[in-house]
Amino acid sequence: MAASMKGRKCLVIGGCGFLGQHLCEALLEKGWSVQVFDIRSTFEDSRIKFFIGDLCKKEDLKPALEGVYCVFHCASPAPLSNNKTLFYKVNYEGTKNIIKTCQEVGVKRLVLTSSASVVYEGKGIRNGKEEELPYASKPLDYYTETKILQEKAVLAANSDDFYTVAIRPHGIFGPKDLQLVPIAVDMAKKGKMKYIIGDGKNVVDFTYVGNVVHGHILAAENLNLGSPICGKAYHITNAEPIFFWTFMTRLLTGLDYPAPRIHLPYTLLYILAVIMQFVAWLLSPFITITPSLTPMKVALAGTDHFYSSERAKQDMGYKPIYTLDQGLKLTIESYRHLGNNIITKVIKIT
Ligand SMILES: NC(=O)C1=CN([C@@H]2O[C@H](COP(=O)(O)OP(=O)(O)OC[C@H]3O[C@@H](n4cnc5c(N)ncnc54)[C@H](OP(=O)(O)O)[C@@H]3O)[C@@H](O)[C@H]2O)C=CC1
Ligand SMILES: CC(C)CCC[C@@H](C)[C@H]1CC[C@H]2C3=C(CC[C@]12C)[C@@]1(C)CCC(=O)C[C@@H]1CC3
Repeated sequence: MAASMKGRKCLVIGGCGFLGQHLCEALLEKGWSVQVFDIRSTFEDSRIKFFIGDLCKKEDLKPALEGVYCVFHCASPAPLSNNKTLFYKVNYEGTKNIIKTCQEVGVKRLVLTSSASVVYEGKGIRNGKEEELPYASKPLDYYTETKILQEKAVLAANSDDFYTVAIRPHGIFGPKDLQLVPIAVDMAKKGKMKYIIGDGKNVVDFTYVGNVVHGHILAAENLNLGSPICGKAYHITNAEPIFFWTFMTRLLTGLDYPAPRIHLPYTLLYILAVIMQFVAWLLSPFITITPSLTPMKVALAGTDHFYSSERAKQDMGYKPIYTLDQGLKLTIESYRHLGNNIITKVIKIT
């Protein structure tokens, strides 16, 4: 049964990031008392108490956790970077540090932002259900590898004295994101978004950030002793799977960039991406090369990957509160400054 959270103190670890900022705003609207812990400071808000520090360091975390009712852990290094050491340190060791420090300080609730990619290894997933999908046995990158370790650690820590849950969003988009839209726009500017990987008919989930936030808050409200959500993972999506390339086309054309049109064979691009990754690795002692196409990106752009959020509906009453259309509209409006519009350009020059 969901409890009223008015005045309850929560800590949002990673609260200065994309999801974190949206989560803080929604928690404040619901009457929570909000604290943020992050390695960087990106905004100011007099209603929030900020703690700047590294989640891997107990001495940094401890003061922020005092008297906290629920911790939201949504910090991670950037998913598309390929820094193995950093992913292991922050996502795995750092998360174990969060668990241990919560237990020491007496915090009873931990909501982890995991990812639906923990079950994805490049092969199609259609309407994937949590109970049917094992963790990826051959994760495509270190981000996924360490998100799996992180989720396992958090769910294993669930006990009668410490309640944990993992939210698995997929393809989050919305205002303030520094990833999906900015990367797609950057590629469009360089002429790299003319191409469609595969036949363009692969269906995926893109999830508006407001729905991901809603899933997190429901989880916190339901995270109590004996609740069915304790120790479990939940897919949180928009429940409106869409062709990957239709979604990209809507974003790009919404910002006045041309739609991708030229089809390239999936297998060829995947092999090329594997070769580029290998060459980058071989040369890494001498020079840092960051290929714009990685096997993970090619797989995400060319295969089906959509998930059922039925378990979240059953156990915590989740249903999306924003449609894909609403999410796209809000997102496109917020990125007008990145648009290809001639009028915008003229205004910028003058
Ligand atoms: N974006 C997506 O499509 C999806 C994201 N997720 C998950 O959602 C969560 C939030 O993602 P998103 O908001 O996009 O990510 P962001 O990078 O925008 O936010 C993460 C925040 O965590 C901070 N951080 C990183 N390392 C540390 C550290 N050692 N100590 C304290 N803070 C740290 C980051 O700082 P800095 O930027 O300086 O590193 C950043 O402010 C992540 O766990 C991610 O794995 C899951 C599914 C999809
Ligand atoms: C190859 C290009 C056409 C790809 C351009 C768009 C991509 C930048 C994004 C499309 C799907 C996104 C995605 C993620 C990052 C950005 C994309 C690859 C995640 C890997 C972010 C972290 C996760 O947990 C899963 C996401 C899946 C979708």
